Amino acid sequence: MSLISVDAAYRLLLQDAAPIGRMEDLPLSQAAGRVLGTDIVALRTQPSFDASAMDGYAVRSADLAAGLTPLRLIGEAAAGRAFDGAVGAGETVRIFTGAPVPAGADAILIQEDTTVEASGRIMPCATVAERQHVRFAGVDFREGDKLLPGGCLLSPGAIALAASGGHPTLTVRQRPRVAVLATGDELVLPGVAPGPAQIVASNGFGVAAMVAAAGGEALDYGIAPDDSGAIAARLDQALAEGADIFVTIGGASVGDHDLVGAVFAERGVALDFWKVAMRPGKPLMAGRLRDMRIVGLPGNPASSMVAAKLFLAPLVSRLAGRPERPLTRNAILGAAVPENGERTDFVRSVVELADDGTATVTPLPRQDSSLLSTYAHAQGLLVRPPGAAPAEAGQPCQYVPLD
Ligand SMILES: Nc1nc2c(c(=O)[nH]1)N[C@H]1C(S)=C(S)[C@@H](COP(=O)(O)OP(=O)(O)OC[C@H]3O[C@@H](n4cnc5c(N)ncnc54)[C@H](O)[C@@H]3O)O[C@H]1N2
Ligand code: MOO
Repeated sequence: MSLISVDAAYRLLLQDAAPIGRMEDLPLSQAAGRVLGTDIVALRTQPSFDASAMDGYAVRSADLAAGLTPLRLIGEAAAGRAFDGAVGAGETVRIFTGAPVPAGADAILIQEDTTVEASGRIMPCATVAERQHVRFAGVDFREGDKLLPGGCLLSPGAIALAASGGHPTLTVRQRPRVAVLATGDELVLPGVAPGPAQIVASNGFGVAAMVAAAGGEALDYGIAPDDSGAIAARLDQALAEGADIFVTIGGASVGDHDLVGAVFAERGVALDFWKVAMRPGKPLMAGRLRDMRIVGLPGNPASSMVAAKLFLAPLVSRLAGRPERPLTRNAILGAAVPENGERTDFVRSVVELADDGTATVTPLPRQDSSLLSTYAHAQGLLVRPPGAAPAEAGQPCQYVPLD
């Protein structure tokens, strides 16, 4: 297969990626970051009574307008404890923030504008407009109002609003289930001492974290040796478990021990593409087997992370039903960059944001595709299109923000 362009590969991967339809009910405490399954309406009115917005005295504004004379204190209202009577002419009720405004009163005089006489009467030092410092019933929302639309991402604010609307649980979309399998005889888990010629497996952990950040549930399939039977067995397991996406790491290139493509072919995976005109991440492959999506990431650590960020994360996000966000942003170059070759270059870079929001993107010095230290310290990927001319510091550019 010849190299496919980044844009064409992206379109192929996402063209028919629709949100998965499975729903689940979750308590509010577990619903943050999930996608709401259905519209929700308020099950109650907020506030459900006229409430004081300040600590002070519930008064009749007309009393004060007629002249500042002492008021007779007839009781107290606090949050959670109403005053049962009514405020008559020349009377007042001590009131605290959040307490129901007693009948007869139409405003709150803040306590800073009063003095308490030795007799216990309250002397107003200022007038107050009708309705001042009163939060009227329903000012936030009323029973039956639509609070949140189905499909929205449940932000902390949305969770609080749902709680206030009287919802202890929410129906959310299930997260896409993403099986992540590292491949390679050379790999051992972090914490295990590698033998001679062995290395510590890192990519699977980074990719799983990226899946989670994109709204998916990563299933840890561990490490398979460079053995066709072992890789095929994990593919079968993913199918049997109903994974939405089966992700492999490594073995995607052309070496004698790069077996992933052969296993996919043998199992009948229909490949949408293999090898994208990008650097790093060229040997990326994608396809499908029945209802399951297949993504084969390259093994080089930075290649794995960049390919996952550009392709796997948007796919997971789409299947999760998350609102779409553009992948790239506009910026200016922080340093001169040379002419680019035939593949789109995604250059791990430092991103500085000015107070006015302008981003300046400066490539980090070392870009070898094995370097995780560069990836982990980058805040963005400068995008250099195929054949781009040399560019100077200060010229416009585009970048992909990293998390
Ligand atoms: N003759 C050619 N050789 C290579 C080509 C090519 O076009 N022709 N492409 C190169 C490019 S580009 C990449 S990227 C790599 C990717 O190849 P693979 O996907 O087959 O990756 P592996 O060979 O399995 O591993 C590459 C490298 O990464 C390490 N690795 C693998 N998995 C992990 C992991 N889970 N955690 C950490 N490190 C991992 C592995 O040990 C190797 O060092 O191929 C080039 N070769
Ligand atoms: O494209 Mo490879 O991903 O440069 O290392």
